[in-house]
Amino acid sequence: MITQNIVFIGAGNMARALIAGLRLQGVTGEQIQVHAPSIVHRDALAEEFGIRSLPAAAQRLPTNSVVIYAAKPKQISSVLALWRQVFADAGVLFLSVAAGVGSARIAAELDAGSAIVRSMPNTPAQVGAGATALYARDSVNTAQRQTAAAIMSSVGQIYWLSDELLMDAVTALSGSGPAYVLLFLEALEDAAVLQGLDRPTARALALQTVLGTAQMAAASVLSPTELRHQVTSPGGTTAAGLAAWEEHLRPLAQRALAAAAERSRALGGAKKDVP
Ligand SMILES: NC(=O)C1=CN([C@@H]2O[C@H](COP(=O)(O)OP(=O)(O)OC[C@H]3O[C@@H](n4cnc5c(N)ncnc54)[C@H](O)[C@@H]3O)[C@@H](O)[C@H]2O)C=CC1
Ligand SMILES: O=C(O)[C@@H]1CCC=N1
Repeated sequence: MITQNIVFIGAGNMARALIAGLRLQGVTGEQIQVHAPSIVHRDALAEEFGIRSLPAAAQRLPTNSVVIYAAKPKQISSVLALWRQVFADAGVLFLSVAAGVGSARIAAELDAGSAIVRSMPNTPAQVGAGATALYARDSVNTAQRQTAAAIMSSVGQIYWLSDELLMDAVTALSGSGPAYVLLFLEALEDAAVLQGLDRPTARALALQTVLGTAQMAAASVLSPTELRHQVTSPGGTTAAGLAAWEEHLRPLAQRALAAAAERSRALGGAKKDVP
């Protein structure tokens, strides 16, 4: 059970997904505070989820509090300058979800001994089906590791990384991945409409196919390749469709993940806030 006080910096899409997931799992509204410069953003979340709206950077927080950084990567330096004092208490954990921003940079901008966990969650967290990779610096104690794990586990599956450099690949895969899957759904829907289906039916069938296949793969001991062969009769319809996919999909996936990982590395590079 999560008993800690959790403060979100940032009130956008990712904060919303995590707060929705946490509330769904029974974390109380009293335990969660959200801060963003925009009163409209923070009060919208406060109202939607029955959490507390925090108008300015906190100066002190109860020991064992967790501050989740969920504003944009480019704002992190100016935000850390305002919140720095809070992390003088080694009991307060800084949990970043910012793409690209390395934990060494965060440590350099907070006190050297600050407890910092870097993570990469994704938006399915809002329905408890997230995938989050986590990396803890040496300054993070066992209880704080467990807290970070409990928070992210409450909104989906977690995976600890021992090499932070892999976070760029994770960001390219599971952080950005929901958008790829949604684009795939859009493309399937559009193609099915061209084949004559009405749009609502095309959308429903595409969605249930992706959902059902993911559930089947998750429940099976067989690999995706083996499961794919079960669908593919020699000389049948699937083989005909797969031939078209095969030609482009693998090189495309490689290009997409390479581009996203490269962007992740670039996002982390800027030491100063970019307008
Ligand atoms: N959206 C996604 O799927 C994922 C996003 N992330 C990371 O989450 C973070 C937030 O991304 P989104 O929610 O998509 O962005 P967003 O644009 O939806 O939200 C950003 C929020 O930050 C707030 N903000 C702006 N300046 C601020 C400041 N100085 N102090 C505090 N809050 C401030 C804004 O009011 C807004 O609520 C980023 O670092 C991103 O890399 C990580 C994983 C997935
Ligand atoms: O697009 C982005 O930069 C963020 C990080 C991963 C998903 N969304």
